[in-house]
Amino acid sequence: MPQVPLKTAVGAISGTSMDGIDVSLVETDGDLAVRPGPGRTYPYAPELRAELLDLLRDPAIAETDPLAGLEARVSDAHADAVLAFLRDFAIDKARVDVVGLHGQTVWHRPEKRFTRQLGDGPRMARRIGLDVVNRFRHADVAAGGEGAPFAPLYHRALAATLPQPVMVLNLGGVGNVTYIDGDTVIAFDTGPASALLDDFVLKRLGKPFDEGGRLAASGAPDAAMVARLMRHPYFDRPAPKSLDRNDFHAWAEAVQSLGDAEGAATLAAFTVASAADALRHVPRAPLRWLVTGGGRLNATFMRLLAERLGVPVDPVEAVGWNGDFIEAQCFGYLAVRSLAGLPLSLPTTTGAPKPMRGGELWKAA
Ligand SMILES: Nc1ncnc2c1ncn2[C@@H]1O[C@H](COP(=O)(O)OP(=O)(O)OP(=O)(O)O)[C@@H](O)[C@H]1O
Ligand SMILES: CC(=O)N[C@H]1[C@@H]2OC[C@@H](O2)[C@@H](O)[C@@H]1O[C@H](C)C(=O)O
Repeated sequence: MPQVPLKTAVGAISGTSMDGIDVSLVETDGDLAVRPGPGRTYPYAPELRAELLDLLRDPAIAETDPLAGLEARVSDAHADAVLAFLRDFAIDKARVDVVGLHGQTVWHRPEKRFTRQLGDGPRMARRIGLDVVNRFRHADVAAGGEGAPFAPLYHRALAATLPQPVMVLNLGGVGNVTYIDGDTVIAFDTGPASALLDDFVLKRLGKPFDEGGRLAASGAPDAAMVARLMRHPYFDRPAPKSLDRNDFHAWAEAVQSLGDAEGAATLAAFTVASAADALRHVPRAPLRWLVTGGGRLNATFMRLLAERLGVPVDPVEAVGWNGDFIEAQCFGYLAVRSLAGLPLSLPTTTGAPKPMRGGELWKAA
């Protein structure tokens, strides 16, 4: 087979937990050949993070979009992170074909055909002197797709040589799955992942998250409450479907009536029940689940998932992937696909009416 030369891409994303900017490198032909490189997280300055979190508390602001000042600072933070990454790993700029700038999602309302990621492409391209692709989700949302999740095609490339069907579960702020069985790729957001538990633990203990899932492990879940939480209409909606970070907060308010350990255990059980519920939306039971995102470090999530699913459930490191940087690599990979005119999403991953191209290119000079 003729070898298509691999492109070198750098991806940058700040996820829904807004803790910092993940940057990683990937070499790829834009199809199934992917060679992930190193990655590093560059934390936001505390004031910038606080401002972003404030914005989320009043998300209607994001919809009206008077965000130019904040967007400039978020973009510069991404530019500085990419430059630091190149320095830290001694990567010659001349080797990098393109930078995929996902940026920071602040408001995602596909039903209004609206999604907003802070991340100014031209500003970043000028600042780092490299070509930048951004606005990955916009064409999909404009065409009536969910605009998320976008990692599935990258998951498919990573999983190409694994026994299938296999399920990749990302436990970030929100949970999302990719079911892969040859050319069948089905994806959707499953429900809450760490966002509910993070906010609960912050309120109760003043800590940013439940380290190792220890608080959740120390209590017993309120099974009746978990069953009630699972009656949310989102779970019966057919896939594909997507969520905003805070979509379950009001719904899960009853958890506030529980003690610290019991409340954390109940939220962990709810997260796991919602992830397992994904089985209703895929054609065959996966042989194995591979878990990525920060939630894979929550031992309570992992234990409950294995008990519930009855098939191997492993962190993605078990197959040699780096669960901290799959999303950053994904947007480097999608930048290469964007340049090649290949689709970034499929009807079975976002519900768009056809395979959708996307992304906008901003030249360095
Ligand atoms: N050691 C740990 N123990 C338990 N949970 C952890 C640990 N480290 C990280 N997490 C959880 O992972 C979350 C962050 O996950 P991740 O970085 O994958 O999210 P994100 O990329 O911001 O979100 P999304 O994928 O929704 O955009 C933290 O908020 C925390 O809840
Ligand atoms: C709109 C948006 O930024 N969504 C994120 C979020 O975080 C996890 C989940 O919700 C997923 O749908 C998505 O991110 C990953 C990178 C994705 O698009 O696959």
